Amino acid sequence: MLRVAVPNKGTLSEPAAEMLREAGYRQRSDSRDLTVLDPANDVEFFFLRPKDIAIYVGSGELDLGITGRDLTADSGAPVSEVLGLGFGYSTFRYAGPGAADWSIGDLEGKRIATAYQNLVLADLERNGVSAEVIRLDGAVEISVQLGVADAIADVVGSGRTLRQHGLSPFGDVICASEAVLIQRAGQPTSTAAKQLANRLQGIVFAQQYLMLDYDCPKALLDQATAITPGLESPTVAPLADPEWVAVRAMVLRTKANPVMDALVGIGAKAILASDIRTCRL
Ligand SMILES: Nc1ncnc2c1ncn2[C@@H]1O[C@H](COP(=O)(O)OP(=O)(O)OP(=O)(O)O)[C@@H](O)[C@H]1O
Ligand SMILES: O=P(O)(O)OC[C@H]1O[C@H](OP(=O)(O)OP(=O)(O)O)[C@H](O)[C@@H]1O
Ligand SMILES: [Mg+2]
Repeated sequence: MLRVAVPNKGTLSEPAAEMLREAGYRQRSDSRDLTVLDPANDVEFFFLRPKDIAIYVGSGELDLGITGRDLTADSGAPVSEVLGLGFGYSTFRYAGPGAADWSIGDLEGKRIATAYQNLVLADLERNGVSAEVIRLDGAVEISVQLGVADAIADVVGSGRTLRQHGLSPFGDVICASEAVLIQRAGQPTSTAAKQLANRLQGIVFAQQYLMLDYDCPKALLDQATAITPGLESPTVAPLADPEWVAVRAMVLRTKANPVMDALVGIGAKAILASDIRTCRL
């Protein structure tokens, strides 16, 4: 049976469970449950603290895990990424009070509060800076105000929490993170693990694309195909009117509107964009 770790709380918990549900796996109905058995798929899910997941997977106790790239890096556990999951995007970076026009060198001799001690120690060493790292569990942004630190290193999503506490980011991003599927480093991926990864990959792809359907004068099909080449090539179907065809092609979600504008520009009609829930490419 495949054993898979899923975040039990925090930012990644709900989207991870939602993605697994969409991929056809059974998930917990009570947020206090720590395990869920999915006999139909021969998988057991373990709901663990996101920070601990790389440790369980790195030790070989669990086959796969969903957690943040930043947490994985901080853990130092021997794991590798199977797949980026397209949610939980954040950056891990330094921030200081006020305008914080600091450089990394200005951290010399300072106190830096963080919940990601190993990431920070490694970054300071890379930059040849000697500073004191104050290890906190969360709500790190308040630590400067409360006088236990001079600067922080923390997860930044929208940047709202930093702004609320009068902090500004500085220096290069220490880690650009997203939720990732991980396995033990160097371990060959089992057939069961590949199947779970393929199902999740299908959802990640599906979220990046839209399906476009439109009607197009037959005489303009070459131009339309150039605008929507699809993945292999667009599906073209006859319409009752012999002068027109129906075209169907996947387009990148980020390009959908300019593509639709271009189709209008050549005379396509009834252009519809719809979500794709999952796929195998
Ligand atoms: N605001 C955010 N936007 C995007 N990703 C985030 C955000 N906050 C945290 N993350 C990501 O989520 C993961 C950590 O999750 P989170 O902070 O929710 O867990 P936790 O701190 O262990 O739990 P909790 O905050 O409930 O104590 C990291 O990978 C981090 O990059
Ligand atoms: O840039 P923002 O969108 O404001 O998000 C960033 C904040 O979100 C996370 O906090 P979380 O809610 O997990 O609380 P924690 O600090 O207690 O972990 C993270 O640790 C930051 O504090
Ligand atoms: Mg947190």
